[in-house]
Amino acid sequence: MEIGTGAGVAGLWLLRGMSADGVLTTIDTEAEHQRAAREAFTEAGVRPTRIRTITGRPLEVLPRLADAAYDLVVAADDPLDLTEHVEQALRILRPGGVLVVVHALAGDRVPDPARRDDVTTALREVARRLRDDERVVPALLPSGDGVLVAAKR
Ligand SMILES: C[S@@+](CC[C@H](N)C(=O)[O-])C[C@H]1O[C@@H](n2cnc3c(N)ncnc32)[C@H](O)[C@@H]1O
Repeated sequence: MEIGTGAGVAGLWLLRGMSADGVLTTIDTEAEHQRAAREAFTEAGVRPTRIRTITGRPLEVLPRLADAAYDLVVAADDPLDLTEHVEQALRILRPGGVLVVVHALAGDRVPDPARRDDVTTALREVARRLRDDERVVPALLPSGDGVLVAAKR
């Protein structure tokens, strides 16, 4: 499950790392972005049955998805919406499944207490909550712009 399809760049990487029959479900608010992503998936030769694109707001889409049915949730959407999406992500992940939050350090702003803009504060809060959440084993990887991962127990 990917939240924030964009033009499908990360989707292609995810599909490459999945088993041949693995299905990528990807949500975005922008139909135009998903059209571009579908083109990219087709050009890359990905079978249409491996992709499920859903246009809509994750807070309307995620509650309709089954409990404990997903191996991986990658959150690549607006950080200001993240806190609410994390709860749903933890619900739909199976035990052992992993939540991934990309750009988790916001260009090194997150560890800098002097930075208090909305995006930085939202990312800091998500990291704090996951650190203290008994349902997951979290880790912050200092790779690229920071990758926050949380494995569901
Ligand atoms: C940086 S792009 C994602 C790129 C993609 N995951 C990749 O790495 O190739 C962010 C996408 O999230 C979408 N987005 C932003 N806020 C969103 C939200 N609240 N719910 C769903 N999608 C959102 C935007 O329309 C945009 O397509």
